[in-house]
Amino acid sequence: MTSTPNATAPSPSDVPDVVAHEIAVEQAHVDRVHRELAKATERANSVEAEGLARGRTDRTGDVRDEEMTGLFERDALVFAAARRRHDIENQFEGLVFGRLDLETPSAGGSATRPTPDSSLTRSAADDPTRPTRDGSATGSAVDGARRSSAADREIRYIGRLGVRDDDYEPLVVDWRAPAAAAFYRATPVEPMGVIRRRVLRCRSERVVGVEDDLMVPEAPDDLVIVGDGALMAALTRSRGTRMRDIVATIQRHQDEAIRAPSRGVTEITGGPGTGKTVVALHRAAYLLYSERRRFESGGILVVGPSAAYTAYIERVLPSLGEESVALRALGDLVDGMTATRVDAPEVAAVKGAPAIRRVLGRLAAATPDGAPTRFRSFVAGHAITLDEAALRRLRSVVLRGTVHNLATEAARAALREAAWATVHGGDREAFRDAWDASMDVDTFMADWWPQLDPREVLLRLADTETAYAASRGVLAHEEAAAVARSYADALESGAWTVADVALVDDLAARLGPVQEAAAEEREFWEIEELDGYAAQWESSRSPGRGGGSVPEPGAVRTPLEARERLLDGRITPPSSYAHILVDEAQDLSPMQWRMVGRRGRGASWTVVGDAAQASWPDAAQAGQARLDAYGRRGRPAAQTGPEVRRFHMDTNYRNAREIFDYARDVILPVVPDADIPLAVRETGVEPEVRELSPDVAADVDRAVKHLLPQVEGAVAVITPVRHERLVERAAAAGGWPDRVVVADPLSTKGLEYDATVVVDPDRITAESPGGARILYVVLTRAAHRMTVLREANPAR
Ligand SMILES: Nc1ncnc2c1ncn2[C@@H]1O[C@H](COP(=O)(O)OP(=O)(O)OP(=O)(O)O)[C@@H](O)[C@H]1O
Repeated sequence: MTSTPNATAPSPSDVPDVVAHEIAVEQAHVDRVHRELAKATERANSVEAEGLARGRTDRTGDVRDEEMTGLFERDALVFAAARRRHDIENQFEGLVFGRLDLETPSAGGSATRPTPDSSLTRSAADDPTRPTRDGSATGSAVDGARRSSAADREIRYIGRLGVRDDDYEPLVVDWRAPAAAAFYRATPVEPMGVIRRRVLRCRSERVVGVEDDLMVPEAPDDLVIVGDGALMAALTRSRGTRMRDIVATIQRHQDEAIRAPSRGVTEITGGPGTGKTVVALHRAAYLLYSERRRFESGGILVVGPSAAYTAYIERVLPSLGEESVALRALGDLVDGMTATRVDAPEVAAVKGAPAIRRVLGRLAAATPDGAPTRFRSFVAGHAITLDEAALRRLRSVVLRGTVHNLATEAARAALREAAWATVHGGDREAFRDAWDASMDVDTFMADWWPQLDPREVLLRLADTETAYAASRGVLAHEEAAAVARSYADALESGAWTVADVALVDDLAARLGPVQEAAAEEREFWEIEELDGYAAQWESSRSPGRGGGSVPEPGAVRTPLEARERLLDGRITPPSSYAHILVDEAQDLSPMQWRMVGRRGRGASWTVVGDAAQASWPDAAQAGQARLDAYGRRGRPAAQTGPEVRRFHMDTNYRNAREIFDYARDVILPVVPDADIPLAVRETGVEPEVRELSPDVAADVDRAVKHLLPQVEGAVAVITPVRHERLVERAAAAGGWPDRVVVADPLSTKGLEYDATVVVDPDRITAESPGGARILYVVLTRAAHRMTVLREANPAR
C-alpha cells in the first residue's frame, strides 16, 4: 500500500529535510508519552498488588474516570513487567506506532463520520503539546497557516496501550480501543473521517521513520505526506528467530477477524503466509482487552503444533503487553508429560483415529497387571473364597458407576458384599467390622485395585499379546503389532511421542485422577512397583523388537531409567479455559481434538488452518471430532452447533511471489482446490533449483554459503530423515553461523525464515504423513530466497 501522490508531496530535493522534520515532530510526542508512562509505572510499582487488583474490571461497559486511572496504571505495570521479563526491546516497533489526522465532525465539506469513541480524541488546536516545525512541544509557537487548518482536525495517536496525562487526557489510544479502529479500517474508499494515517517506525523510544497513507483525494496544505507505505516496509525486512507483532500494519480484513465477537467459534482460513497465526494472536490480545475480567480469570489457551512453534510465537503477546495467555504445543498439553518424538506416519494414523478409543476402553477396564485372580481369607471366622470370574464381575459392576481411581472404596464395599453373600448365617455388623479391620483385605485391595497411572496403562500395549487382545476386532493385526512396537520403543528410549499424549489424556479421563497414597504407604509400594517395572520390561522384550525410531546417540538407557523417565512427574486433571485458540488446526487428529476439547468445555474458540497444508489424512473424521470439541453435543437438539463465524485471508504476506509460484505449482496438481493466496511482494529472484550430487553434505554446505550473504536473518536447511545425518555433518564441518538451523519438515509448520535450503523434495513427500501437502508447507517457509536441491533421479 503506497501513498497517493498529491499536492503536498515534497519535491525530491526537500525529502530528507521534510522527513527529518516530521520525525522530530513525532519524537516530541513520543518523548512526552514516555515521560507519562514512566510516572505511571512508578506509581503502579509502588502499589503493585493493589494496582493489579484495581485494574480487574470489565471494560465492556462505560468506564469511569477513576477506573480509567486504575486501568492505565495496571496496563503500565503489566507493560513494564513484560518488557523487563523479555528482551523485547528490539522485537517491536515502539510504544507509539500510529497517528491519525482526522476531520472533526463539525468541519464542513468532507465525508467525515463521527468516530466511535470521540471521548478519547482531541483536536489538534486543543493540544498544548502540538509540535511545531522544529519539533518542540509548545502550542504557542504554532504558525498561523497550520493553526487555521489544523483547528478543524483531530490528532489521535495509537499505541500498544492507552496513556493519559495528569488531567487524564488521552495522549495515546490503545490499539484495541474502538477509537483506534479507524487506524486499521480507513481506506480511500471509506476514509472514516481520516485524512492521513501515519505509521511511526520506532527503535525502542526513538522515532526512526514515518510512513503515510493519504485517505482523501487531496491533502490540506499543511499536511505533509511522506514514505512508501508501512506495509511494504514491514514485509521486506529480515525475519528474526521470533515472530513479531504486526500491530502497526494490521490490514482491514485482518482487523475484522481480530475484533470479531468473542462468543461461539471464529474460524480463520487462508493459504500459507496469509497472517492467520499473527492475526489469531492479536485476537487473543484483543479479547483480553475487551473482556478482561472474563478472559484473564477464565484463561486463554493457544495450542500449536510443536515446541519450536511455541518458541517462535512466544514474544508476540508480551510485546502487546499481554502475559496471561497459556501457549502449549500438542505434545505438551497434558500436565506432567512432554513428548519429544513423533511416530512413523502409519502408527500416528492408528493412534490418532477414534477407533483407538475402544482399545483404551478395554485397557482401562482390564484387570491391572499383577492383580490376584482369587480372594481367600478368614474374616470373622468365615472362610471366604471369591474366584476369578466373581472378581471380574465385581470389577465391571463397580466401573459402571464411576472411574477406577475414585472407586477404591466402592470396590472394597462391593467385595465385602460379595463375600457376605457367600456366608451362611452370622452377624452382618460383626462381619463388616472384621472386614474393615482385615489386613488380608488391605493387602488384597492394594494389588487388586491399585491406583492406576494412565501412562502405565498405556505402556501395557508394549506387550504384543496384550496389544492383540485389547485391539481384537478394532485394529488389523499388523496395526496392533506396530502399536506394540512403538511402546517397546518408548520403553527403550524413555520418550513419548506427540500422538501418545492424547491417548494418555483419554485414559486419564477414563481412570480419573490418581489419588495420593498416605506417605508411609507410598514409600513401601513405590519400591515394589519399580521392581515390577523392570521384570515386566524384560519379559515383554523379544528378539527383533524395537525397530522404528532409534534412540538419540548417547541416550541409551537402562530399562529402569527409561521407564522412570516415561513416568516422571504427575498427570494432573486438565485445566479449563474460557477461550481456546487452535493454530494449524488442519493437522489435529480426532484424538487430539478430544484432548483439546476437554480443556474447553463451554469455551469460545478461534480456530486457524489451511486444509492444503494438512498432515492428518482423514479430513471428514477430524471435522466431526472438531465439531464435538466445540461442544455440539451439549446443545439443544434443534441447534446443530455453536455460532460459527468465518474469515478468509487471501493475501500472502510472507513469500516473495517467485517463491510462492514454485510452491503453488507443486500443490495444485495434488490438491486442485487448494486455497491459493495472492503473494504481494516481488524480489526479482527466482528460487534456485540444483541437482544433488552423491556428496550431499558438500551440496548443502555450498547452498547455505551461497545464501548467507543474500539475507540478514534466519536460514533453514529443511531435510528429510534420510539425509539428516549428512546435513548435520555439513553443519558441523561448515562452521555455519547461529542463524542457520537444520529442521525436519514437520517441525517447520507455522515457522518462517529469510531463506531456506530444501533438501530432496521428493524424499520429503515420500517420508511425510501428509505427502505433497507437507512439501507444500516446506516450500512456503522462505520469505526472500529459496534453494531446492533435487535428486537427479528421484526413483533411485
Ligand atoms: N498486516 C501485516 N503486516 C506485516 N506483516 C504481516 C501482516 N500480516 C501478516 N504479516 C506477516 O506475514 C508472515 C506470515 O504470517 P503468519 O505466519 O501469521 O501466516 P500464516 O497464515 O499463519 O502462515 P502458514 O499457514 O503458512 O503458517 C509473518 O511474518 C507475519 O508477520
